[in-house]
Amino acid sequence: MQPTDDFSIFPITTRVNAAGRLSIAGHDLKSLAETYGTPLYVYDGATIRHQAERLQSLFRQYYPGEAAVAYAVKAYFSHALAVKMAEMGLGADVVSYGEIRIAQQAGFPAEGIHLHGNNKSQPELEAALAWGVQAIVVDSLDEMRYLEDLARKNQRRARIWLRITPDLRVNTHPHIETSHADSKFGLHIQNGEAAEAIRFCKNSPHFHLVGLHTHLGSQIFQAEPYRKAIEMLYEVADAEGFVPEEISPGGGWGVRYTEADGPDDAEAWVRTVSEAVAAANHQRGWKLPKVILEPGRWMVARAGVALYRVGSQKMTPNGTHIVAIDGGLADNPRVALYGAQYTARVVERPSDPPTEAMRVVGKFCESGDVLIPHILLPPVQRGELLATPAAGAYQLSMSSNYNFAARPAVVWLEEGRVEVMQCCEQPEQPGWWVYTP
Ligand SMILES: Cc1ncc(COP(=O)(O)O)c(C=O)c1O
Ligand SMILES: N[C@@H](CCCC[NH3+])C(=O)O
Repeated sequence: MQPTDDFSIFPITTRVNAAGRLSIAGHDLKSLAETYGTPLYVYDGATIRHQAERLQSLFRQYYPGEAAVAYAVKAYFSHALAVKMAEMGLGADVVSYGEIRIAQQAGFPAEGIHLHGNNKSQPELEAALAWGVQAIVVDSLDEMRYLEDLARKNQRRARIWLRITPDLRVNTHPHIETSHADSKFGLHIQNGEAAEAIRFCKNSPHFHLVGLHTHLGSQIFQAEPYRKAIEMLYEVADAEGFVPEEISPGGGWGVRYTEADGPDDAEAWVRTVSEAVAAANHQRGWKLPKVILEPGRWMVARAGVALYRVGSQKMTPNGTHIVAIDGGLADNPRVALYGAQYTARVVERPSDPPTEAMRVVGKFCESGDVLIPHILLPPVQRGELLATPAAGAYQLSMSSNYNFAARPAVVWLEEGRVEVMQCCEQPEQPGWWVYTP
């Protein structure tokens, strides 16, 4: 039975308040759900700042050179969040025209922006060229030639990194592994593309080849593949006589979704990356490069909590107790996509003993719309609220309006203050939601 007083996967400001209900940053979650409707996503500002400061302080501890953190905005982005992330001194990893525009409008400095993507469009590349971003991250030989042509036509010298695929396996879900030999991402080492790209870019008058990048995958808890990948990047650079000024081993560090998940502190990640880069340069007598990490999930997952209201319940002939909530697949496709595991608490009675086995399902017209296949919770009634922690990454950003569901409202919580980051129009008539993009 899970301990009822363990809130370690919830935001750092989570408490049980005097009324016995869950609160975050001092805000009663039941009151928030009543004010803003459900499903409701809440983000705890203190948790995001804590994550950013943790990475920055680990770099100060372990890396003797310059280092920076760029938030991989695909994890969750909106104008309001972008402004806050820019204010925290973070850079941004963007992958589309929309993300470029939001980052630009929110005030991110161009020097902290990397444009990624395995098939960047002309408008995306030209926007990045015009903005003068830290790096356009070249993903293929084909794109390299296309970008060189665009840079020449636009009379710009593109500052570029090469995304190198080390053909390494990492231990995560196959759908979110990116560095294996069959990956659609990056310039592979094995087939000579990485070396060819370095040779070409070093000599192109339209490129300033600044650095090398790799991204191994997502929800990774082992630091050693990062060391191995960095060594491989240096081997290929060395063989081509290229001394990188910047090195980015991407993002990917994992987070805890349930109490059963191991610790997710980023110390092993930052220490291993720092040691590997320092050692590779020391061995060659090269000057230390700037190191840039690109965490997405790790920055925002723990800060986010999804609140749902319980509706119908039933017992199947197989004896499964089904509890349906008013969200699911449309706001969180991760369970259907990756078999992701979640947990939940009853907002009104988070400390009650979890005595009943149930399956928490969504309200959408798919049998795969299951949020939690098996969980022990206290008995719940129609109208009560479930809070799902670790909901801050890749849920809203991958959400849909399937069945014409509205996107949920999103609020940012500080002690004594609630800021609406995204609002959901109230139903025009019961049972109908209006979709507002
Ligand atoms: C190039 C790149 N950098 C960073 C990230 C962020 O990954 P994560 O959210 O796992 O930190 C991704 C997404 O997987 C990515 O493709
Ligand atoms: N969307 C994935 C992560 C992919 C990261 C982007 N390449 C998830 O929810 O776990």
